[in-house]
Formats: sequence, structure tokens, C-alpha cells
Amino acid sequence: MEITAIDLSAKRGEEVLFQHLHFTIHDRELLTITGPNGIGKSTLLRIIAGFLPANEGEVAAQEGDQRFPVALVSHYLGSQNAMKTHLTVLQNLEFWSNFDSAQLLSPMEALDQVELSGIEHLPFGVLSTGQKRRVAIARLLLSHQPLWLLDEPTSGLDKHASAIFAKIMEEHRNRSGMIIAATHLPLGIEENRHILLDEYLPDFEDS
Ligand SMILES: Nc1ncnc2c1ncn2[C@@H]1O[C@H](COP(=O)(O)OP(=O)(O)OP(=O)(O)O)[C@@H](O)[C@H]1O
Repeated sequence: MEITAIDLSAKRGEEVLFQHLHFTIHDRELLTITGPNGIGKSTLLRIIAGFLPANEGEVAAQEGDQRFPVALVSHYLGSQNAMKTHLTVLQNLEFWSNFDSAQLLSPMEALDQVELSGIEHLPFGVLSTGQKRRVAIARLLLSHQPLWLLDEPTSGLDKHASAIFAKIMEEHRNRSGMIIAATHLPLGIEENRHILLDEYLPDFEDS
């Protein structure tokens, strides 16, 4: 499988954030996106995920001759953790596990992977910032999707948790997985491609 973006451009309101962005990634590859605050990294991830329309251009997944929306083959980990605060950790993960029929790990197995076994009966809302992020990462392991779209995935993680997550990302790549991550911090695994979003600012006459 590959993910291809052709001549992508994004607008927020009347402002063009970036334009003429092209990339392709293949199985087992990590693409990182960097750039200063507000340049459009989260916007780009949301366009790739299909949550926002591109201003111009297109992005799609491709397998052989078939092209299809990225949403069908991806997990999206946004800046928010996508968990209900009043439900327990286990109830939240069970919800997500039922949401997608293709099973990879059970909620308890996924929690074990992020070294959080034992807190499954706590309401999500009482967890520390780093624990919340680890539960959100556990969600990625409930079902296999070829592409992980990650927005600042290590935000709030300490050194040990970041190392656990690096191992989880490597295992995903070993299952032929792909990763596109917006990040200010090194992810601790080798990247294959890198987009510096500053290089795609609009030309003055186009803005
Ligand atoms: N819903 C929205 N409506 C209008 N403008 C928005 C909206 N969401 C974001 N923006 C603007 O779009 C621009 C890009 O935001 P985005 O969140 O994509 O940046 P970013 O590169 O991810 O920033 P950061 O590094 O701070 O997370 C910013 O100027 C932001 O204020």
C-alpha cells in the first residue's frame, strides 16, 4: 500500500497555510512533519485523515490499481485523546474495540503494552496527562489499520513512556504499517521522510 498526496494546499478562513505539497509513503515508512506553531501541521493531518477538505490537490491510499480514501485505512491520534472522562479506562477502550470490528489486541492486552495494567477501573478523567496519552496510544493497538496519523503523539510522555511508544511504532512498521506524525520532538525511531512545512508557504502573489 502507499499513501500519495498530490499538489495539496490548505486554507483556514481566507488564509492559505501551505501549498504545492507532494509526498508518497510506502509500507514500513515513517513520515514526520515539523514546523513552527500555527503553520498547519494539525491541519495537514486532518486533511489527510479526511476530516477537512483540501483547498487544492488530493490525498489517497493506493493498493495496486485501487485508490481509496485514507479514512478507510487509518487510525487518527489527535491532540485530544478521544476518550470520555466519566467512563473508566476499560470502558473507553471497550467502546473503541467494538467500534472497529477488525481486532488486534484486547483492551487489557493493549493496556499491558503501554504498561498501564492495574488502572483499568479508574475513570479516564482522573488519570495524569501522560497516563491519558498512553491510554490513547493503547487505542491504536485494538485493531490494525495500515496507517497511523499522529498529532504530537509523545506530548506529555516521560522518557520511559516515549521509549515504550517508540517500540510500539517499530512493531507497527514490522506489520507493514505506515506512520505520518506531526511532532516537535524526535520520536526515537528512524524516519524515512520528512516534511518541513515552512518550505510550502504560499507565494506572495498567490496568498
Ligand atoms: N477551526 C479553525 N478555524 C480557523 N482557523 C483555524 C482553525 N483551526 C486552526 N486554525 C488556524 O490555522 C492555522 C494552522 O493551525 P494548526 O493547528 O494546523 O497549526 P500547527 O502547525 O499544528 O500548530 P501547533 O504546532 O501550535 O500545534 C493557525 O493559524 C490556526 O489558528
